[in-house]
Amino acid sequence: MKCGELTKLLITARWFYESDVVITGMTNDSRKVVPGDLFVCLHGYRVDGHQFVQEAIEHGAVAIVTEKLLDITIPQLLVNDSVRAMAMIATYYYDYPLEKLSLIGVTGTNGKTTTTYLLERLLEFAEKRTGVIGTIEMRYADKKFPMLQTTPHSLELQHFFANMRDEQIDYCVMEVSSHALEQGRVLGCSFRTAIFTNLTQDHLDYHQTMSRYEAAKGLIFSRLGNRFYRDEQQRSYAVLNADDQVAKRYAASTAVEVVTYGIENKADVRATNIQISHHGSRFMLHSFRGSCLIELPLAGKFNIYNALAAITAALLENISLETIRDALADLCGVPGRVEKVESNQKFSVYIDYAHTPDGLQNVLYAVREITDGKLITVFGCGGERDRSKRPLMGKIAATLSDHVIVTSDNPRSEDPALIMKEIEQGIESLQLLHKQHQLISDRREAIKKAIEMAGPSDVVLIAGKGHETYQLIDGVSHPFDDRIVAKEAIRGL
Ligand SMILES: CC(=O)N[C@H]1[C@@H](OP(=O)(O)OP(=O)(O)OC[C@H]2O[C@@H](n3ccc(=O)[nH]c3=O)[C@H](O)[C@@H]2O)O[C@H](CO)[C@@H](O)[C@@H]1O[C@H](C)C(=O)N[C@@H](C)C(=O)N[C@H](CCC(=O)O)C(=O)O
Ligand SMILES: Nc1ncnc2c1ncn2[C@@H]1O[C@H](COP(=O)(O)OP(=O)(O)OP(=O)(O)O)[C@@H](O)[C@H]1O
Ligand SMILES: N[C@H](CCC[C@H](N)C(=O)O)C(=O)O
Ligand SMILES: [Mg+2]
Repeated sequence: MKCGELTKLLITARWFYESDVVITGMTNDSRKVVPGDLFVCLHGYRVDGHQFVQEAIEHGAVAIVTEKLLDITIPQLLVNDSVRAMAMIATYYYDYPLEKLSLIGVTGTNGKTTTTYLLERLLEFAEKRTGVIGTIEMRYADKKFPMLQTTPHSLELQHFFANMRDEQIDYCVMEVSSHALEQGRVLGCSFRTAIFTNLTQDHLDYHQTMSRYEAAKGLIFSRLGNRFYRDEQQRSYAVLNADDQVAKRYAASTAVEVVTYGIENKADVRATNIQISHHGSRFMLHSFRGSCLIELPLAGKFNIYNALAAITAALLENISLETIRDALADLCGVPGRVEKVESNQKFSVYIDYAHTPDGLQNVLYAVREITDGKLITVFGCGGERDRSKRPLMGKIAATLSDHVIVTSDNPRSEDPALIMKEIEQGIESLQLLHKQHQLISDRREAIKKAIEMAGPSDVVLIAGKGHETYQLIDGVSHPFDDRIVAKEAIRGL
């Protein structure tokens, strides 16, 4: 791409020291610049990207996108808004990948990763080549790449979409975080369908209030296309959870057709006659394409909601009820979500990624149904994340478990002892005289203790880290996998 091409793309932008230099890559991180790159300066929360221009030039940047005129001698494109400019340039640079790839976005506090896995399964079963971008990884066509963020920035996204398009992938199913929506990471992402799972407390460190958090997530629906199309393939849909009160407001904000799913309230896609067992659930599915019996081998009522969300999006892609039924029947679980750890022990051990009050409550209800014995819960709360959820999670864990061991979960730059104290405040507010809890900062020790305490038919739930394979302490990532540590503890009995 030549510098001059961008003048046609961005009407309000102006080149300074324009030349016909060729741009062979682009990045917004000076540490990743390679010769030939266009460096885009973004204002961050911690630092201003404009201050890394010299470093970018030293690494070989050949042009800069900036919001202020810089004292440099290489071409610079002066723009009003570098976040928007970056999304537009990236889309142009990668040659509009979404023209050939259908994008389905999933937002909500809990259930995004699970819903993307379920929808991937349904689409693949219907022989649609499907890629996924989310918390665990980015994957398509047997390739897998670990992710640093649930939803990356526009530049990386367009690059991923281009790779998927080049491999003839039909659909990309993507988790869309509230941070991403607010920071403009998904500008340029034209969603075929946007799915809402639920909204409960999380990320108040970042959004400050629930109404701002709700508004951030709502952007995905209010930005869906405003034009009506003759061709069904070009239409967009908002798939909303009818049992979440926020859905009505999201419905009011979108111009596209709203399709609802749910259990309690009237919905376009609904589960009735629900029977929940140890291994999963069975329910009657009623939809705008007919009804059928579904066997879902995933524990917990919340997973019926995730399944309904995925089923609704699949039905909108004209996937038949029979295909959906067969695809779900022999589904494997999602890594780190109510994942069973088996090492020939006489009690059950589950790993789960619950890291919000609602997530923890839901998974505790689900595992409670699995046991007649004691329920021992090990969990912590992340550092540099919503502090106000800590006592709430403490309260929920203590109410719904027989014994709680509070431990560390990615303390980051915070003191783990103080995080545990904040969780403990919630436990102590209950004044449960007949129950005890412990604080064990070392997660390995905490897991070992829980496993030593468990008797036959008891359940140990290790929550918060799910699939994660690290513990983040003071900027250092230490290898740590709850599944491995739990197995080691079982073997040591
Ligand atoms: C709060 C938040 O979202 N922060 C994100 C944000 O960071 P920031 O604004 O602080 O960026 P910054 O460090 O100030 O840097 C500003 C600019 O300077 C550039 N820079 C910076 C340093 C340098 O040496 N050179 C350089 O060029 C950066 O690349 C950036 O373009 O922009 C960075 C670059 O895109 C992200 O890495 C960073 O995510 C941090 C790591 C993070 O923890 N984010 C979490 C909260 C997050 O986004 N989570 C959601 C999931 C939530 C959910 O699951 O519900 C997610 O989508 O992952
Ligand atoms: N629909 C749901 N409602 C409430 N809780 C849920 C739901 N689905 C999953 N959970 C709980 O939340 C945890 C995280 O699930 P999942 O990873 O699917 O959510 P997510 O929205 O992708 O989370 P993240 O914000 O970290 O990306 C699960 O391990 C489970 O305990
Ligand atoms: N996407 C979530 C993940 C939290 C996982 C938990 N293990 C933690 O580190 O707090 C977040 O960024 O808040
Ligand atoms: Mg996720």
